[in-house]
Amino acid sequence: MSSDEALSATITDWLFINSWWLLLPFIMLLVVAAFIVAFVLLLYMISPLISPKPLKLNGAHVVVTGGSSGIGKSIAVECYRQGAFITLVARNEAKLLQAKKEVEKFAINDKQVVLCISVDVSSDYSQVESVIKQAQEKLGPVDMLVNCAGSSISGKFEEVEVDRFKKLMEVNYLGSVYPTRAVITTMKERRMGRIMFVSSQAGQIGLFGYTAYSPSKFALRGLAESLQMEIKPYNIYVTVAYPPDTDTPGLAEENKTKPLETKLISETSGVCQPDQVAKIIVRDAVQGNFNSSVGPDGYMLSALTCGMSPVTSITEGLQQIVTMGLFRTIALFYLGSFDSIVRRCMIQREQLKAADKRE
Ligand SMILES: NC(=O)C1=CN([C@@H]2O[C@H](COP(=O)(O)OP(=O)(O)OC[C@H]3O[C@@H](n4cnc5c(N)ncnc54)[C@H](OP(=O)(O)O)[C@@H]3O)[C@@H](O)[C@H]2O)C=CC1
Ligand SMILES: CCCCCCCCCCCCCCCC(=O)[C@@H](N)CO
Repeated sequence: MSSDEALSATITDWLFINSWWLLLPFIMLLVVAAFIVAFVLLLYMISPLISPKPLKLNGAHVVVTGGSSGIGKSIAVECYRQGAFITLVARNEAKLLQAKKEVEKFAINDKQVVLCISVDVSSDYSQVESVIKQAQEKLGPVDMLVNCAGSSISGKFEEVEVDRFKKLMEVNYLGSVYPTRAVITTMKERRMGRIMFVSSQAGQIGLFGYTAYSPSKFALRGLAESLQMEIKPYNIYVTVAYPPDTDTPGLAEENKTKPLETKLISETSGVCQPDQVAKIIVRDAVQGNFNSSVGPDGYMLSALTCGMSPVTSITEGLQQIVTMGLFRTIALFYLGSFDSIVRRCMIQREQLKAADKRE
């Protein structure tokens, strides 16, 4: 007896049947079942990848907090150029009026309006709610909310005033929660809308000098992921933007107290212009992309830190799968160079101190 015959005999004995081909229907059933399971799995994998329908900015009402300066102002201009109605939100009225004039230069039709609202987005929810209501009465329901009001401070952990930790959390985190809370109910009723959070590359990695700032930007990611899961079935899409250093009045202010280490490390990803950053952010928000990054470093950081964040296109998902290991390898070199910057700065400071003492 050949070994094939022996095997067939064993199987037939074992199953109490006298011929193996009697098993064929079962094998076919198994194959069909496997196909069905694979198909369902594929559907599950693909379902979060279905891209949302782009938002039409022409005629839409866009609210931009922090719209009187820097990145926020450039975002307002970018939306206005595409035909949107704009509400600028910030505290300082003079700066708001100045920004309104600048934005209005980019009108594409004579119906467009720029509204200014002076409020502190971080202090009192009922105040924020009431100004958003006023804006909706004047310009209609909000189609897109851009949470860009924020501020930053850099300095060594023990040198940052304790109050600042709370202040930054209030402005950067609660200052994004409040306006979002004020628009979300209407968006859910209308089953449409976009919410954008302007985080930072320092909201993807913690860096020397950003112990007060980074956590307030990391917090936005947690908020965005949770919120996106809640509101996706209502056709509302969340975007988190992670810009690098951008040439704005805010950055100039921050640079006044920036430790050398922070400066040297941040130089890795260079300085961008606010218009360039705004174009990318607005494009991603219109498309409903969850993640918005600027430049090659920004791209690598986003792929590397995607974690369990939502995916908005098949290519994005595939790119993350393929590149993650490579980017982690590159990241190890960056981390090594950051460590060496910090060590060299420390040694230099100690030498200077020792020299001072000798004199
Ligand atoms: N510039 C950069 O390098 C980067 C910036 N970012 C982030 O982008 C956002 C904008 O930054 P940037 O353009 O540099 O900042 P700017 O300082 O130039 O502008 C900040 C804007 O926010 C407003 N604002 C600040 N605090 C409040 C508040 N409590 N209530 C209402 N409005 C407020 C300001 O107006 P007013 O003071 O009148 O209220 C101003 O309009 C920030 O969240 C920042 O963290 C992220 C990465 C890089
Ligand atoms: C594969 C791995 C790639 C790693 C690249 C790392 C690059 C690190 C650069 C971080 C720059 C932080 C800018 C913060 C800007 C900011 O938010 C403030 N300026 C606000 O005023």
